[in-house]
Amino acid sequence: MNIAKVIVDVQARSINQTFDYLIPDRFLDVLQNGMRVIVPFGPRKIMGYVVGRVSESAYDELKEIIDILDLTPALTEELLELGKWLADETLSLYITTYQAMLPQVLKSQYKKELVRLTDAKLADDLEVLFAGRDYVPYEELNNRQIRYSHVQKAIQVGDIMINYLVKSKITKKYTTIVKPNKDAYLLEEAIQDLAKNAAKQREILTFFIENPEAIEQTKLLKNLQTTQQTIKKLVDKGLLVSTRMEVFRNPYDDDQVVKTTALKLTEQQEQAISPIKRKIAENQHDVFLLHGVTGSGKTEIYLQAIQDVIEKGQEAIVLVPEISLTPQMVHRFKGRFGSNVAVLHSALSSGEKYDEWRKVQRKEVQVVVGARSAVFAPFENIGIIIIDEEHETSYKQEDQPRYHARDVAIYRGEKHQCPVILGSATPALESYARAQKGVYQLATLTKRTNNKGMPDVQIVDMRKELHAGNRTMFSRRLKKQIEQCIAKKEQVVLLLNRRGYSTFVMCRECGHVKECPHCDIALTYHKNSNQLKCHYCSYEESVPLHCPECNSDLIRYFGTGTQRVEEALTQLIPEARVVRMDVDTTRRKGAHEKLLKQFANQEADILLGTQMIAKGLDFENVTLVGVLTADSMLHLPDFRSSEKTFQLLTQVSGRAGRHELPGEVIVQTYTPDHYSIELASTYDYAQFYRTEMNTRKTFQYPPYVFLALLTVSHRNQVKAVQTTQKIVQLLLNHVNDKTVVLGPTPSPVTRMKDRYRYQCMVKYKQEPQLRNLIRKIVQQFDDDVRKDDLLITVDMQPYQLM
Ligand SMILES: Nc1ncnc2c1ncn2[C@@H]1O[C@H](COP(=O)(O)OP(=O)(O)OP(=O)(O)O)[C@@H](O)[C@H]1O
Ligand SMILES: [Zn+2]
Ligand SMILES: [Zn+2]
Repeated sequence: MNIAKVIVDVQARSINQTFDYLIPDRFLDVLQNGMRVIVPFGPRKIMGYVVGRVSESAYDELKEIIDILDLTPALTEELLELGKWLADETLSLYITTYQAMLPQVLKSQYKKELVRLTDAKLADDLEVLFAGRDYVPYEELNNRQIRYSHVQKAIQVGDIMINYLVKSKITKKYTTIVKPNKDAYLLEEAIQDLAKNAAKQREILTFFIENPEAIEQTKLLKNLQTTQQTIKKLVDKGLLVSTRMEVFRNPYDDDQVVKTTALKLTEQQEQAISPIKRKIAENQHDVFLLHGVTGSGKTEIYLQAIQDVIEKGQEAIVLVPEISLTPQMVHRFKGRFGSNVAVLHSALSSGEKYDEWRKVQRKEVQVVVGARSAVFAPFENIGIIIIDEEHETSYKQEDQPRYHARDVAIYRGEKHQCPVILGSATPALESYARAQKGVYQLATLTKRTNNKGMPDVQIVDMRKELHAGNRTMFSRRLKKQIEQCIAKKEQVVLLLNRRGYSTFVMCRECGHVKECPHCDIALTYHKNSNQLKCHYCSYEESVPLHCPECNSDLIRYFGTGTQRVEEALTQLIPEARVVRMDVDTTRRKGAHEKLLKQFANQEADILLGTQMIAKGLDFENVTLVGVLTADSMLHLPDFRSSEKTFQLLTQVSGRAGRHELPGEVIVQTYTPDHYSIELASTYDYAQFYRTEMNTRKTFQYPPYVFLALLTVSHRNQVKAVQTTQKIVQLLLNHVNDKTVVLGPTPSPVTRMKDRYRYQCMVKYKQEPQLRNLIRKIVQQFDDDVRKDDLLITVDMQPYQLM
């Protein structure tokens, strides 16, 4: 027998097993591991991934595979194995990790469909609908306005409504290409043989003797002013071939990219790159932590290391945080490697993303630059993996599977025996600690490539501004510097640190804050729609005219959105031309690029934005960086808040004075004495590391311990607390006595979407069995999960404690 082992698309907690399916004869030669298939599952048809083939099964009456969805396996053998490892690491399902590795369009999408029961007696209108068919799409039923009761009575909708996979929504485009079918000398001979009046044919052949490469038929027709018939004549004679080829959408305007060549490295760069080059040459795995101040030329090191990899015929994966995946960053890679680069990030349409992914799958490129999930790029001969800004928390996925791209990169680096580079001006504490221990190799760049010092940082105490009667959000110093800067025709970057900040509505009379009725969180004011919205459950209501508590009409908006800053800024300095970059202004496709171009062309004086402007940008004319609210993150319930503040301030300071002109940074804060702000102003990473490590040690946080966070949620508060309590107890029964189990504690957002949320935190140093233990414990609540809508999520090494 020919049997395929299939991981099916069923999201049940306890199902991580494979299912056996018969391979019909017609698929015997084509079916390969890693292909997506459609299989029957109970009454439904669902998608699955083939993970193996066997000749015997423990089950009889196996069902057959219905269809194959891929010509080339969507997942390589390596990725199939990686998915299993990742599922074990993150306590998720194989199916979840497999789906996470693929572009959206390849994930299963189901459509409802009705199946005719063999012995069902159908109502007349249904009979018509089913005429000659075994199943019909559910929409057709709706279109015909057939009464639901009919459907139910006749064919028992509840039992037989199935989910059917829409093969895929990819709209592939094809083009016809033409190329010579014979060597040049044979074409010349053929020209001799042509009839005298076949001038066009002669011209085409001559063209191909000079340009033997394939060309799109449309281009050929246009260039040579010829007709399809003429080409066809040559094809019929066997002189040319004409084939169809998949065309890829190209989201980047390659003509815009300026070609660059390798720069002569500085001495520090040389020292940093040479051990990496050695590992590449010797096909050896190692992890390098490249700690280089902003503007020290880390990217140039990546580019030259990749050059080596390409020359060896191998492939490179480069991860950059989503928000720094700016056109500028992309251009740097395209500028060096041209069309040998695929780019994967969320701003692309799903079709574009698929095309870029296909280039990787078909090995048409050797370099992929992308956000987190690009770490799963289906290359098979990887020579280097690079993670830029490795400290960025966006490398951790906050949804199942809750993985960190760094861990996956290192896992793949070991498999492929290639180096992994983690680059940052402010490495994550975890990474730096590993480098200190010798687990990672540390390479340091202390100098900027322009040989200038780091820009000078001034801290402004906003409490003093208030005392001096300045009630605006701009300190006098910042205002003066901006004005001077503009007068000198230089440019300014202004950061509004918005995380933990939002614009909420408060009654000035009684202090009442409008909260979401379903979540424990203040509603956020959206100016454009004049609505209040909840960011957790998307609940919406219009802004009240009167306070619901005291009926006063003194409703006021608090918090500082970029829009308000922009208004205040143009009031304060009317001559300033401002470009605002935030989620609102960059939502539309290409908007990001347009705004940055505007700024680069010096059509604006000030670039005002949120976190998204802090990284990766490199503008010659920027000499002043202002941070409006340095401390807004410090008060979040997050043990990493100091680290994040330090990182952000360092990153944004690095935007100034990167070229000839010297830079200056002004940091406004209400807590000028906080070590994360003070030490960022002197660029003292080493001191910050020591101070922060002490804090982490005292309070027992990573990297001194590992964390596991279990969150239980239920509509009934008592049930949520009790379940958490049970979990805590079960954990305590089995962990060793050095391990700490905390809880039940209410989650920082205790109620979300009408569900109460409680958590249990495990702090441990050595618990080799912890994952198994947690899996078993969670399984004990399977019944409640299935029948009582209980939800338990597990996050190993959490970054968000919400
Ligand atoms: N060896 C070199 N010689 C001359 N210029 C260089 C050299 N290496 C890099 N540069 C230039 O120095 C500038 C800063 O380099 P790069 O952007 O690579 O630094 P980085 O460390 O990646 O910075 P950041 O972390 O701030 O993004 C760039 O304009 C780059 O072209
Ligand atoms: Zn809500
Ligand atoms: Zn009130």
